[in-house]
Amino acid sequence: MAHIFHFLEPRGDTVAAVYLAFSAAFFYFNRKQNMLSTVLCWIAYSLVPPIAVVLYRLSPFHPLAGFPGPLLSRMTNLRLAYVVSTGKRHLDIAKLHDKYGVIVRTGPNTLSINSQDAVKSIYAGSKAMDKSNAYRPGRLFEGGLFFIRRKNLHDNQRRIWAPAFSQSSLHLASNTILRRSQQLTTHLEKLEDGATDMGSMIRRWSYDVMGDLTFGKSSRIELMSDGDPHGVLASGEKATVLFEILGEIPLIFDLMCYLPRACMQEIHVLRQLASELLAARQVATHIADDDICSHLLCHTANCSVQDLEHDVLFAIQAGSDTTSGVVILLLYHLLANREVYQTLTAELRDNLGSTLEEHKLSALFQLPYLSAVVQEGLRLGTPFPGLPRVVPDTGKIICSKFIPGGTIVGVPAYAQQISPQNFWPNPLEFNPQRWLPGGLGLDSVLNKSAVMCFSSGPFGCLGKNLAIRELYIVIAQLLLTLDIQLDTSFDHKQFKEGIQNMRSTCFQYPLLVVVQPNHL
Ligand code: HEM
Repeated sequence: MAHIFHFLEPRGDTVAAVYLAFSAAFFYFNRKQNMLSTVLCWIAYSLVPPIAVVLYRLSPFHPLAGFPGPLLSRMTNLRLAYVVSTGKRHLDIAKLHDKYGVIVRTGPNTLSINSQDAVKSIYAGSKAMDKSNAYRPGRLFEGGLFFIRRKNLHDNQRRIWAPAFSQSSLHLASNTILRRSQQLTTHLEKLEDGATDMGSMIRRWSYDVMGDLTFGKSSRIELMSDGDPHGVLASGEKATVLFEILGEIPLIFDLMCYLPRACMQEIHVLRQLASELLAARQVATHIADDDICSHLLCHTANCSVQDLEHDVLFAIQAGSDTTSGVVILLLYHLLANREVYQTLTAELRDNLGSTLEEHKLSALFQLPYLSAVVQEGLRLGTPFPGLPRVVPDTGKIICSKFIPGGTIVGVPAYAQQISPQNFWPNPLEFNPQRWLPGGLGLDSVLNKSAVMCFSSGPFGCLGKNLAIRELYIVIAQLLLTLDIQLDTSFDHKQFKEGIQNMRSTCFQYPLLVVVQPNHL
């Protein structure tokens, strides 16, 4: 039945309308009966379809009956939606694999496949599978690159985006990132003595960077200097979290747009900002600028206004949120591992002197220890689950098992990134040395392709090279300019326990640091 549902793609509002019509008709035709028995009958009839669905999902007739997984996951997607809402899905999935093996049924129609062999079949090349319903953002948004689920349609929109990440665009973007990173350190230097939440500063920095890269000179995003009076950061985070949780229960997602606007006010802030900035960018005359909008606006004939609005919203949110999450975790690891911090600072100083400038960027991108630090930061700093894709109608053999058409499958990125089979020894430990020649000794294991944080193939991250440059530049600028220490009150356990991932990495406990100018 789950497979029939996949093909019919029922919408939550349609299902709700049918249910309401049935209920109204039921009460109308039974209006002369005893009220209590009518209500009891109505409840009984209403329960028949969900009970039948659950029994089918648990039965040996379900196409995924042969795959192991928790009972609740086999019955309903609500378990997965709940786990997502805790922000600990990456840990939950890793534990399920430890218990059940390589393939686990994580939802009635969903399999998590913890194997590198599955990556090629699911994500890579021209045969990459389409995105699942988890990318259907209810009735709230339609259009835009990220939300297009069918590969052939998605390819067209991706062609429009791609030039924004060419070598020449990356070169100009690097200068913008440097300028914003210098603003960040100037801002931090001016702070009064005492502990500050570095995480919040990094979030603002990354939004300002993406504002510039998306809208060029017409960007009004200035969170580092103006603060965030309209709550753009919170809005972006809420929208992302909502998308991630409700993506597991798309029928309920469809109903969100019927809530009064006031209930959703907060998540509309970013949307409103994106459409205002797009309008401003459209009338601006610097179309020759090399910002993301300049590329998207060249194709307005092939793109609807909605596509454009969602594309720019996605650019500022996805471009800033992911990068800042990685930078915050990477900084934490550096501050918690003073030896690594000092080795990196020494490499930067020996090769670049005491300041970072535009003409030094190409040398910066060649530094081996910095590269190892960034790779290790990406490995441990992206606690992503598997990105869900749909097996084509004919089904597919993956890891020697036949997976029926319509099944939702994904390879859990974080489980791969901390697997002892891919990274050994101490896969949970932050140790950049593992990426350098000689690694961590003779029997050490380094499976570079197991770092899946940017995904790959036709839906993979377009901003990968840009994001890596951001990491190089901001880390170098921070370490060269400032001496940063964790505050004495900082609690490592609470920080680690407070890390949540719901596509956006959220931090429930602040990265409290003390910052001083670096006088070395
Ligand atoms: C460390 C930072 C980043 C990480 C870890 C990251 C990761 C990812 C991942 C995993 C995807 C695939 C999502 C999915 O299929 O559900 C993705 C898609 C995407 N990312 Fe990134 N990203 C980062 C930074 C950026 C930046 C700075 C940009 C710049 C705008 C960007 C632009 C995009 C775009 C446009 C897509 C959609 C590609 C498509 O659907 O064809 N990303 N990213």
